[in-house]
Amino acid sequence: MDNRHFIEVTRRICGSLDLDEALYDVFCYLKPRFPLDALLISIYETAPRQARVFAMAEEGGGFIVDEPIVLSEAAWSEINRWLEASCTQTIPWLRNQDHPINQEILHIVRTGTPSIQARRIDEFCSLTCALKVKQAIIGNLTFAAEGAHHYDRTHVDFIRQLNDPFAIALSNARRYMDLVHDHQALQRDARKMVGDTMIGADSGLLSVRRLIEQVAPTNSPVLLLGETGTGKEVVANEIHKFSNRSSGPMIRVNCSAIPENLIDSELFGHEKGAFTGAIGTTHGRFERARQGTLFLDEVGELPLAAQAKLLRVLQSGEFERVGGGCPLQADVRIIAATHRDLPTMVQDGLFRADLWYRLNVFPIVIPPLRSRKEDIPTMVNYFIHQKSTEMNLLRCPAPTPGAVDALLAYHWPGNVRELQNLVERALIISKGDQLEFFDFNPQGMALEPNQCKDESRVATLDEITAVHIRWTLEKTHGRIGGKGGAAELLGLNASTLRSRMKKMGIPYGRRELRIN
Ligand SMILES: Nc1ncnc2c1ncn2[C@@H]1O[C@H](COP(=O)(O)OP(=O)(O)OP(=O)(O)O)[C@@H](O)[C@H]1O
Repeated sequence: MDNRHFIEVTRRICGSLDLDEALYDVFCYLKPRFPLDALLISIYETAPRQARVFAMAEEGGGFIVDEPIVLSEAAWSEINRWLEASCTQTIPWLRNQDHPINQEILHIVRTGTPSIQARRIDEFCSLTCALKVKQAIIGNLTFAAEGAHHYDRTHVDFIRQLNDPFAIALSNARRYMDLVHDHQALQRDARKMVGDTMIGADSGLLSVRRLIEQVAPTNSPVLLLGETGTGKEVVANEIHKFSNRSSGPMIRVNCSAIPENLIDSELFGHEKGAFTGAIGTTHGRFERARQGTLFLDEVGELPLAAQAKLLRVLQSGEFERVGGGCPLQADVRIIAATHRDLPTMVQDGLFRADLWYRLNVFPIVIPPLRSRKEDIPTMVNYFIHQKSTEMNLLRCPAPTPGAVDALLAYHWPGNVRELQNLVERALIISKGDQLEFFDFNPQGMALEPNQCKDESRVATLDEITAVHIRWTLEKTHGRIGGKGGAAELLGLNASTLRSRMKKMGIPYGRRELRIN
């Protein structure tokens, strides 16, 4: 085997962090040049004592197997001898089809779990080399071929050379898998914080819950409609949780918070050198949401150019990284959300009609809190517990008698988020005593649902929102960000508020702000 083969095998094994993919790539290259029916990466574990096949490649493809094979005492004493010797030297282990360990493996394959039996391995010979990083054995690479006496000195020399690229590939792949697991655990925690529990599922949100149950197991796109703070993200989490993709990631994109010139790169990723500053290849949200759900929050804020690209992905199921020519499969379920009136935006030419049809396959309207006030008492209790835990309070204070009744009279323009913020403020002020909600602004009630001068017309949600934003800005003397700024009072992040103001034509700065 000459140097060319070593270079090509190295390139392939380091070509992907998904070990099954990289291993299969190597298998395809070696198969015509080498006696090979299976390529395996395994680990001999000492506690409990077992051989664990981590990944393998064969004619049908590459697989992450991760299955233990329990070997006999006799096999283990041989394995231990070989492992000890391998610590100081690289000694490829050539075993023929009649070697007792291979016979034992064959017996396990024939009598083991259905997934092991499915491998249908026949009499085989094998060549195994320990993979070492700084003298520590991190796994083994094995070539296996059906029949006997396939491997000779040339193959032994070749497998010995492969230690470095395979050891690096294995250690990177394991770290990568650890990161993926950590990331999934963090996402589960984050989901809990955003609201793993949907309060009102049996009362005010009962109809929403029924729709979630119907749509979750399908792969169809879902469009969540509702005012700001009604719980669109909570509903998106519920759909993901009950979908077949729940073990995959749930990636959220706030379409209003990404600067227009970065949207392509954020959604689709970019190749190294695609533009100034692109120092490495970056995976976009579509790639990161692979086998999971992509939640396009505030989809109504997407600029028209980005809408066209999103539509193309939804139609073709493929996308390309910025600066890359190779199409990638979009393996995601789309959930989009907006508080905007999309049909009106379509009429005004601000939202593409074809994209609207694609997204509007299964719309779910989340009612505002003022029309499901029966949920308020349970929500108040839930938020008291949630926030007390977050704030490390020793005990959860209870509301004063009648305090919750006052909340029922309010019409909650900021919906559940406003209620959540109110509870948090009350907890800070109460310092552990009984809770009073004197801090919510009864003047807010002066905002009547219909703000139209023309009584015969119903005000749009955007008009109402614009009035409420202006009113809040007046109170903060035009201050948007920071403590006590309009963004905090409205329960939004400052960049989201600025972008909404821009879209609604509400001027920044202190001079021009007036309530309509
Ligand atoms: N039914 C609910 N049960 C428990 N918590 C909820 C519920 N609805 C909303 N919340 C909480 O209220 C806050 C706002 O909810 P969420 O972010 O889902 O609203 P949204 O409709 O997506 O808002 P926006 O349009 O501003 O993005 C979150 O902290 C969420 O956990």
